[in-house]
Amino acid sequence: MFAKLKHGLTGSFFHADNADRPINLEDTRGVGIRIEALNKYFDGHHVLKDINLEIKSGETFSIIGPSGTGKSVLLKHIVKLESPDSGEIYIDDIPIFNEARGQEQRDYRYSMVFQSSALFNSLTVGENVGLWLREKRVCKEQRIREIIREKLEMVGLVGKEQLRTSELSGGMKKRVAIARSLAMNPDLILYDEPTAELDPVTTDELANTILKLKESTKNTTVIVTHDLNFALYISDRIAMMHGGTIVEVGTPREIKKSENPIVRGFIYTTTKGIRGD
Ligand SMILES: Nc1ncnc2c1ncn2[C@@H]1O[C@H](COP(=O)(O)OP(=O)(O)OP(=O)(O)O)[C@@H](O)[C@H]1O
Repeated sequence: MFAKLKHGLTGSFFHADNADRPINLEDTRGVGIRIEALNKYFDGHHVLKDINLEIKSGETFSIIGPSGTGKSVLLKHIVKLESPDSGEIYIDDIPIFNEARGQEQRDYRYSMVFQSSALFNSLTVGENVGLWLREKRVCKEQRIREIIREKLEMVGLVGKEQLRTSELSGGMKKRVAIARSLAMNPDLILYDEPTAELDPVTTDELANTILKLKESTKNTTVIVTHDLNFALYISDRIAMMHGGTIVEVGTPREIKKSENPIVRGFIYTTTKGIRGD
């Protein structure tokens, strides 16, 4: 059986059957995701329509599309916050919804960065980042402090450990949320609208932070965004969603050159430029 342990609001850990098994933070790897014929209805409204998609291990993969097309709902299925009416998701070829008895199961850690950052305001930056490690007693306190420092350094927040999260700007909060997700060295990291509410300069900084992180981690990254330029800049591949279906999948270059009228329309509306140019 897959069991799920919640880590605050940002992360979870699937494991085979033993919640007390020691966690080895050094064994990070990417995971492959295969989504097959996934369908989801809300009150008779067909939100995900026969979704088929493959995300390779170690990829930075973005799901783009206009508001209300089912991007977030799809992301939530990957971490089992929603379950489908039909279809399946395989992580490293193992079904996550209909677990086959006796099938070999591999542990993996995943972590989701929510649009709202979902930090605990009563805690300091350092306490937010170390939350999961302390909750799970993954390692000794001294090592936890080192990990907190390391992760804050990775997102450019050295020396901010003692600040209260209520004292931070939106961009800083997002980076703390990322550092908190990184604390568990996840095999899979998911971002739901990471650039929402960020100004263009902060968005650019965040894009560079995510790109830099990819140089030092092997994990698989899945991003849901309606920010086309952000997706084109940071992704290995992109899927475009429209009306609950995937209408195109390709590299940023392929997406930019796509002849699909829905993709062209999305690119046009998001890069219209200045009237009169
Ligand atoms: N728990 C829920 N109950 C009922 N309807 C839902 C639920 N979650 C999502 N929906 C509906 O599913 C559709 C897709 O929502 P989703 O949040 O995935 O869109 P999205 O593409 O991520 O857009 P946005 O960026 O605006 O969130 C919407 O019509 C939404 O109202």
